Amino acid sequence: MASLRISPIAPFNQSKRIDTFHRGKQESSLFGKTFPNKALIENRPMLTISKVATNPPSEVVANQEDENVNERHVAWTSVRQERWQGELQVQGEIPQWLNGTYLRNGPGLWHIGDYNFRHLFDGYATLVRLNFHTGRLVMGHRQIESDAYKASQKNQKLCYREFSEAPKTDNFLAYMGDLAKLLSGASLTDNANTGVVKLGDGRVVCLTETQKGSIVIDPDTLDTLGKFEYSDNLGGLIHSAHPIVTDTDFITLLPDLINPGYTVVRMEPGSNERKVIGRVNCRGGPSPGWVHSFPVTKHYVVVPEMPLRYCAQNLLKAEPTPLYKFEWHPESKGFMHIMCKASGKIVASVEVPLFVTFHYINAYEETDEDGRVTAVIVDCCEHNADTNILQNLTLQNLRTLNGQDVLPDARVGRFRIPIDGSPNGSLEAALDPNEHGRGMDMCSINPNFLGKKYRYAYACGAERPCNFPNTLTKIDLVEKKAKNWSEEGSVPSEPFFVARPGATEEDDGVVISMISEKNGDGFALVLDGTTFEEIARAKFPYGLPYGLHGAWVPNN
Ligand SMILES: CC(=O)/C=C/C=C(C)/C=C/C1=C(C)CCCC1(C)C
Ligand SMILES: CC(/C=C/C=O)=C\C=C\C=O
Ligand SMILES: [Fe+2]
Repeated sequence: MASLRISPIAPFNQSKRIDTFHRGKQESSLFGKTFPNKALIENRPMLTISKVATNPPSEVVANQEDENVNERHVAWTSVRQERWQGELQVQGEIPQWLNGTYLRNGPGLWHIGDYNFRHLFDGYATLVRLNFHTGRLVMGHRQIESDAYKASQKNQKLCYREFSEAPKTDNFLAYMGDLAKLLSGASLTDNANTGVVKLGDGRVVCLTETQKGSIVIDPDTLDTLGKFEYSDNLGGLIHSAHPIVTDTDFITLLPDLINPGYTVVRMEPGSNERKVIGRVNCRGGPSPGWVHSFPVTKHYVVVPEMPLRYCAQNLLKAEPTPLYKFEWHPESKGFMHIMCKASGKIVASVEVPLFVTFHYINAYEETDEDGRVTAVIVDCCEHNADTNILQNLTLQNLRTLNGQDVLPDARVGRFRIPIDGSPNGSLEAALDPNEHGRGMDMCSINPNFLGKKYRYAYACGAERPCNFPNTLTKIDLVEKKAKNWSEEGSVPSEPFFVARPGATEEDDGVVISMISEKNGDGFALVLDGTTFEEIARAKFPYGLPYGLHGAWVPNN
């Protein structure tokens, strides 16, 4: 069975949960008894962040004491310390061909002293790396040193506007100053907590929805190297959190909140300059739809216009509104626009049924017998046009509704967008959502099938009852079947597919995920891409918080 590899770090024991945040500890008290941890890579004295004076409004956020910290799932508990690195003991067999680093980004620190953040998306970015090399596995994690994170640690208070959080203003004059800072973008966060991409030129960039939150990191040390400065004059403050990145391309969307629409831009490897491909004007609503992500096909960029739209007034507010910086405008309808990558021309713009989607899975062109494109097929994780999913992701809900069946239903939504001038597109479930427990988000595919007709998607689904997706699922879009992996009480992060070099089958490869367990532990998991059976796991020294999106950086 398992080929056990001996780790050079001291063995780790089950420990008492401590929710203080330590920076750069030389010795670790995380493992029950204190022992010298040779794998800790920084030699600074322990620094526990002290309490801050400002308390959050009690109606919005429960104080740490109000929630049962000991019963809180490690997935929704701040990372214990700023960094750690060491080799893990592997159970099972990591394929010898798997050589490279899986990087995963996510919002892993949700408090400043006693001040608790509200929403999953507010947390300061925690990067985790899994370096696979000839069957061995080294894990490391480290906080990204954004200006927002550094300022919060130095001043012991929130200094920038996060997803749902805004610094408190003392008086009217200060409020006017804040308004000016907001309009210039100075007060917006650069907390790059959403995703990480490897550009065609090798640079590794962590991203969020603010353009200033594009931060270059070193995938080996997890050092923050500096801001990724866009050298063009395109302006704007926000962009899609998920650009389309390949070895030759970087395409993203810049929403225009003044004249509702989107600029579609491209950046070449080695360059920091984005060039305009084209522009889409919105067809409905007072502002553009939220574009957390978008898909492409071989020839086209798909620009979704979701009825969940950015809201300029909400951006200016200090206190959160039910949908944060967004508003649901069903009367404004939903649309899909198809732009030619080469010319920037819009080849189709159709009304579609209402939808709520963070993540697009893939898209491809449907052709007739003469090879002419008749339609574009777009697959996504679709939340049944229900915006409740955003409130579901408050930390209070995630922490206190653990095990309750409150996860709203979701599905693989398949849009068909005709490009013959027809005014409407369709949206249907690509398979029976019961195949994956009616939970669906955090998807990946074999990247060699990006923009092409494909068969398999990997995502998180649900084993009910649950308040958050708690399975890994492999979706077969041809057979309309799913294979599911789950462990009672565990929260897995996005399944990430890595293709075997030389593979000819779409699902020939492995799927990597990181699991946060209900007992506070955690491990890296490797599943076979074809059978979806476990082939290896490696226990972490302590459980890590939930993380969002990843990237693969092959070893040199
Ligand atoms: C983690 C995730 O999925 C989404 C994160 C979104 C963020 C951090 C959005 C941030 C924003 C601001 C701080 C102000 C401007 C609007 C908006 C882009 C929503
Ligand atoms: C965690 C999440 C979105 C993350 C964005 O990057 C969505 C979860 C949805 C649950 O079904
Ligand atoms: Fe995302």
